[in-house]
Amino acid sequence: MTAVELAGITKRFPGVVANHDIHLSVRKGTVHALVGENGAGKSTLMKILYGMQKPDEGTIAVDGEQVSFSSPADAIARGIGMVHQHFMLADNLTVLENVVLGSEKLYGIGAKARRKIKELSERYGLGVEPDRLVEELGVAARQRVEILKVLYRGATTLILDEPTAVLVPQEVDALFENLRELKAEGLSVIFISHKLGEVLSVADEITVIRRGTTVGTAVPSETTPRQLAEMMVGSELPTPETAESTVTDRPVITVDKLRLETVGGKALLDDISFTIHAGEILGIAGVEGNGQTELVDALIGLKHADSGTITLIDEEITGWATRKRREQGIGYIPEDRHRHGLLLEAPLWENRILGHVTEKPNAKGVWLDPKAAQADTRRIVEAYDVRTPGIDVTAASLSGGNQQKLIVGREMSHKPRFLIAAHPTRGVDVGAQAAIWDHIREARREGLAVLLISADLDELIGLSDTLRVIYNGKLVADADPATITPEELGSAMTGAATGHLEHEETPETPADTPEIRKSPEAPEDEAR
Ligand SMILES: Nc1ncnc2c1ncn2[C@@H]1O[C@H](COP(=O)(O)OP(=O)(O)OP(=O)(O)O)[C@@H](O)[C@H]1O
Repeated sequence: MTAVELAGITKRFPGVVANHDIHLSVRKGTVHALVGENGAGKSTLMKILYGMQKPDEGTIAVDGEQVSFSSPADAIARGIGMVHQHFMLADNLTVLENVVLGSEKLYGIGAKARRKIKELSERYGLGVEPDRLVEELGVAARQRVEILKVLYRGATTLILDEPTAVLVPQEVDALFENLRELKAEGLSVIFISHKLGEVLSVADEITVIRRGTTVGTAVPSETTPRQLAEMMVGSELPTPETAESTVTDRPVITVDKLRLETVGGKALLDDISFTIHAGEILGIAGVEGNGQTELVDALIGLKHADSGTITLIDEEITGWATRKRREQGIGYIPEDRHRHGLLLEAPLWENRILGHVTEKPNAKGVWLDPKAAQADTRRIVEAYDVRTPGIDVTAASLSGGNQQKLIVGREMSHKPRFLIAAHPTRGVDVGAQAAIWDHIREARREGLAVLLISADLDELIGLSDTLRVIYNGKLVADADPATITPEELGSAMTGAATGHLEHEETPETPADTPEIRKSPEAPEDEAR
């Protein structure tokens, strides 16, 4: 039985055909993965299925019946639900309030609603407690609330947009367990992801989209991540070279006993000390919400430390404003590209200037030099393979991964001495990820110091020279990236281990755990 059938879907935007004659058939009771390069057209297709955008051509059928959606409300009424990458829950409300918000008509706002939530939570093993405040919940729990919210509205097909990007390995396993429960009850899941190992472990079928059109479906049992990546890209992938250590003994950034508090005096960061040398990447591992955001804010000057110092080479910069820090060679790839990285409604070339107004090539003396900035934007678009019809389109019109490539390109272009990289490859496809890693490694060879924050533990282990674990605002553990495994690191991130983490040899990996590559430098038959 087919749950959802999209046939001949075409969607055009000015200068771009985002979807061209796409076919997608999702069977009931299955997880169907959608993979493809950045800008391939995955989100556009899902927005069409969820009623957020109208196709120019093509048909949608749900349970064998042709439908036409003018809004998400129409899609929800036909059992289509979407869990977005950016969660949309109100922090200061309870789980119950969040779930019923906007759907009060279904089961009211009282006992009946609570019963329904409990019932759904139990049936699908979601562990959702109706009376908890959302702000008390971690990322994985919030995601389960989002899933429950969609189920509460009667969804039978769930669209999950890169749901594992923010999860640690153990949480990914738990999510996949939930997806299996959903399948067992006859529900269908459409799963978008760039993590091909995970896709192969959880999907029943995979549809590959390349440059706006479907190039085929793959069956996980007969496909390797590398083959999948090659289907996405349409050519063979290069095997990345192995990098040698480039760590020097020249300190670039030194943080000493940094402390940051809330207005009420609660520590958000406590006793944070580290040094990053020229040519060194320091990776910070942690479950989201343990102080990473505050650490980045303190380093770039968006928040000021309550005590402790930050020194850039030999100058104390603790009190400096963000602009001065940037001018003096601190690059910044922000965690939230929409809030801090881009002006979504401005053209790409103005985004090229953002945060670097007084620097070359954007400025000549005290004046802006738009021509030079535009020329340099073209160069970045080329060098970082930003898929766009031109540099005059708005940043909002780029796909998520291409927005990220633009930000990375901009920050790297200023040849920073110290780069703060928060999730530098979040949302980018495997090919672009490898390219960004190469750019970062190349700069490291030339003496760049990097603070790397990433939820992708393979990336963290593969790129870092030194690893620290942040937990409850403190650096509680350190590990050697040459030996530690993602599982060991993931476990320390939950506060289960402190001090120096030793790698323990295990005889064999159980066959049913997702394959996780040790390092981006050793992909053998895996592409990520
Ligand atoms: N509102 C829009 N206006 C103009 N162009 C758009 C708009 N939305 C998407 N596009 C373009 O359509 C193409 C497909 O984008 P889409 O977001 O669907 O890709 P994606 O496969 O989801 O990529 P990613 O993996 O980076 O999220 C891209 O070239 C993008 O620039």
